Amino acid sequence: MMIASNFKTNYTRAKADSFIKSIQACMTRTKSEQEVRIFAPFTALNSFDEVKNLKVGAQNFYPVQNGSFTGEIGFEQLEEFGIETVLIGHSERRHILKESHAFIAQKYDFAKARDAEIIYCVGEPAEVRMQGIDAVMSYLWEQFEGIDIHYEKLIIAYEPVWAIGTGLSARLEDIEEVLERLREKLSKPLLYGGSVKVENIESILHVKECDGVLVGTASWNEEAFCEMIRIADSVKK
Ligand SMILES: O=C[C@H](O)COP(=O)(O)O
Repeated sequence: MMIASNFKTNYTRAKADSFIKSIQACMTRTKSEQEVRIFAPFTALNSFDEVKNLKVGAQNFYPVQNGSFTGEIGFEQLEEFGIETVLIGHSERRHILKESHAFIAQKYDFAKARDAEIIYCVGEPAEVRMQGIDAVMSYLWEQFEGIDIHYEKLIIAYEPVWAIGTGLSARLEDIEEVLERLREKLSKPLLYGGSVKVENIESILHVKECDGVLVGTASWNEEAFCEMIRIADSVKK
């Protein structure tokens, strides 16, 4: 399974470095079999020692190799550190940073052309959820328009917007229903994100069709993130 941490706009370079080393040690100590990803801020990217199944990724990038785009980070700056996994479509970029779907699809195509692993995030806001499952699925499928769902290195993260950073995860039956509906058309790994924590990760990982989690807030504590990896190792699917 995949257990991913998104630092968002948290941690200095020094703190991120110590966090990553601590998770490397945790995975070595526990002989973890999980695929672990850590999405650190740009300023914390570095050439980290290789640890089996642990990759540091980028939360964002501008879809160019390099060029004149003041303040942006292109792929050349990621490749310098061997970064080969990226987040695309996170709801904070869609809703707070106002990324259009056309721009997200452009980023997707760019990362795909660079052969990067893509964690592609989709999720509905509360007002859509209140309209029921069919409205939720129509909203989610729109977020796949122009996205190559057959890309070999695609991983999908279903993150209901209303469950992100609220401490209130979606109900297990709701996660299961959405993942099962996504599975009808998608053959790629399906993650769930939205207030995942030590207390609920085990039950979420047991949800049918759930191949892992993308964790924000609760992963920012290294002991807690290590514990989540350990719990994932104990879940047999
Ligand atoms: O990328 C992670 C998600 O936005 C989930 O964040 P959260 O665990 O703080 O709800």
